[in-house]
Amino acid sequence: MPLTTTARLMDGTALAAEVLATAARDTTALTEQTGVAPCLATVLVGDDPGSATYVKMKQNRCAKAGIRSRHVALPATVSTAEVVDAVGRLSADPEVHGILVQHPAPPAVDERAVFEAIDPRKDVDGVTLHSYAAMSFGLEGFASCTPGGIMRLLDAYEVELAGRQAVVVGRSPILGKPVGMLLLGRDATVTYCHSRTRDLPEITRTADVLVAAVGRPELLRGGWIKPGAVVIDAGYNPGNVGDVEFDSAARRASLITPVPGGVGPMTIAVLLEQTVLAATRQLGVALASAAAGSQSTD
Ligand SMILES: Nc1nc2c(c(=O)[nH]1)N[C@@H](CN(C=O)c1ccc(C(=O)N[C@@H](CCC(=O)O)C(=O)O)cc1)CN2
Repeated sequence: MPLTTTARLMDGTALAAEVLATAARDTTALTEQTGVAPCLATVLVGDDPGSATYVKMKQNRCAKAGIRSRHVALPATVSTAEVVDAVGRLSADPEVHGILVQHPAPPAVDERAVFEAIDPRKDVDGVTLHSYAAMSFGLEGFASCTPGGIMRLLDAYEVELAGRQAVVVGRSPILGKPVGMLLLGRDATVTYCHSRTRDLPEITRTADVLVAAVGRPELLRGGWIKPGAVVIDAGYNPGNVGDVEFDSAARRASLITPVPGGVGPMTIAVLLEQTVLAATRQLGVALASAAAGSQSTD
């Protein structure tokens, strides 16, 4: 039977291409003005193939935009102190403008301690406590990339947020928690759901804007979605499967992000955009572009 999809797709691939094109133009302008190209340092601890793929994708995107990258690979057996030391050296290196530590670190490594070794001015991935606090208070800083990308998608599709019910399923430090804070900053009424939430479907059915950020393949079914809701699937499970059962959800939603091609590409686009912005600030120049002036997290 043919699928009847009623929801409009939110095209993250197309929006990311626009953001990346601006980042590339800004990189050219910055490099011409200062003689220095922005540089993103990537840190990968351990040998998780998925993480290695994401880091490679980030490096490839950097190369296409004219952003230099520096890579630090550390074995899974490394101690927290050694990773903190490596990140600390990148923080102190004036040639590095942005630092990305790929999540998750192996269980024996204290990821929070590692994140906190990132100089907040170089925290283009928005993972430090400083960035989280600044974002929560609507102050200048870098948003966590996936939440930042989600907000850009919502704005591009002119989704009204003020006064709407937003439900975030998931409370991870780099995805669920910060996206809820960004939605709150835009005057949505935010409910967080998590593994101890009772009657999850009853709560998700109240959502005008539903963000699935739980990391469980197709957990959220069509019947859990309020007719006409905006559904953001931030799941990145193996095999490119999201957290939302797409076909049934698309029959109820008004707008929905696909997986792949929705939130994922925006994560990397925001990372590059923030890297260029970090370099611009550190090099003490002003760029006229939209990206350089559009980093308000309020
Ligand atoms: N330090 C961080 N670690 C992690 C983050 C992050 O933002 N910072 N996010 C995720 C994984 N991630 C980036 O690291 C990521 C996931 C998915 C995609 C993406 O573009 N996916 C594509 C499909 C990919 C493919 O074709 O294979 C899509 O959805 O269209 C980008 C980045 C965890 N770790």
